[in-house]
Amino acid sequence: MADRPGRIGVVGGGAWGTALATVAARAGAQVTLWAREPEVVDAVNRDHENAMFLPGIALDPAISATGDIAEAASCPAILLVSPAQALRTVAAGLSGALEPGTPVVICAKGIEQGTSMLMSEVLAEVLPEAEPMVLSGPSFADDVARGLPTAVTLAAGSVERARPVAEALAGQTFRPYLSDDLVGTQIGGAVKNVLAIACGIVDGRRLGTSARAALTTRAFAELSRFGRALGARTETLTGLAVLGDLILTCSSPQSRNMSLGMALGEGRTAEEVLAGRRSVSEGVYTAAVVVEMARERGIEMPIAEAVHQILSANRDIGEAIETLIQRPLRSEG
Ligand SMILES: NC(=O)C1=CN([C@@H]2O[C@H](COP(=O)(O)OP(=O)(O)OC[C@H]3O[C@@H](n4cnc5c(N)ncnc54)[C@H](O)[C@@H]3O)[C@@H](O)[C@H]2O)C=CC1
Ligand SMILES: O=C(CO)COP(=O)(O)O
Repeated sequence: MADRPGRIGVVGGGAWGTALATVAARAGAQVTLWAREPEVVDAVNRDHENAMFLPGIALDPAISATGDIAEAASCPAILLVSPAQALRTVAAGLSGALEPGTPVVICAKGIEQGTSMLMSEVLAEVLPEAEPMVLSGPSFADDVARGLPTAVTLAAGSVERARPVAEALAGQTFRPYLSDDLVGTQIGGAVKNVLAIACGIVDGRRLGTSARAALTTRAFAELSRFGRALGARTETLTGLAVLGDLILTCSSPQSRNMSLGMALGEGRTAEEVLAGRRSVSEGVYTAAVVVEMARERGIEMPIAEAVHQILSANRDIGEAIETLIQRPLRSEG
């Protein structure tokens, strides 16, 4: 079995990359954090804080930031934490700089627009020399960085190959579970962002907690149909990376996707809300591609369809809700 890596490269200096850098440093690794913004590099090295994306968290001095992606690429394990739609470009920056077989852990949650590829498929195309892994599950960056207890799934082609990377991240408040279901582990994180926008709409319109529970449950039914069609295993669907992340993201305004939905439910437009945000709300970019993939495969996903139409065609929210409730009666499942 490979040794647990003592140095970790984190590629992406947003909230999640910074939080994961903290996790790795707490577990005893030396961390090289690559950030796109020179202000982030300076602030992490000088003030030990990423005031732009994760303000108010004191960073471990074992984390050093760089604007040179090759420095991060020289580490024996890499966490890839860009937004999903930028993953192809960011991963290409590592090309030629990795030792063959280096674990590259995808931490972004989304599906690529234009190609309908999962992030592991994008990685295989751009960085075939990497050993692809996926880290996903219910985990807000702020909670994780503050050291609040969190459990996630770490998936790889084999559980034994995932284990040393899990050991390099595990600590008193961060517990990775191992999986070899790379596909299933990615589906939850990508699709729950779309469904969380719908849950936010329910809250924004003050439709009540009964409505939110009903919507979350039916969202899980459609997420499970989508997952099964793409080959996700049942234990993954009911685990942290799918059900767990759906529950978290559909229940807290701390989620950027849910809070976007809340704003829509209160009558604001997506353009207005997104114009005031630096942080990424992945569901906006994944909605259309999920709906397209579902239509191609004949998978019924009425909630994702409604979110897509609200975002892309300004569909009236009241009418979308009425249509969802008045669909022909059917069995659950
Ligand atoms: N924040 C969180 O609690 C969690 C986030 N994630 C996922 O991690 C990924 C990154 O999200 P955050 O770190 O939260 O980002 P963020 O919202 O804090 O910041 C945006 C990040 O995107 C980068 N960025 C923006 N446009 C870019 C481009 N064109 N090319 C390269 N980089 C670009 C910025 O440099 C910055 O690092 C997303 O896929 C998100 O779903 C996963 C779990 C938790
Ligand atoms: O993925 C997340 C929690 O697991 C973060 O969710 P948001 O991107 O909606 O904030």
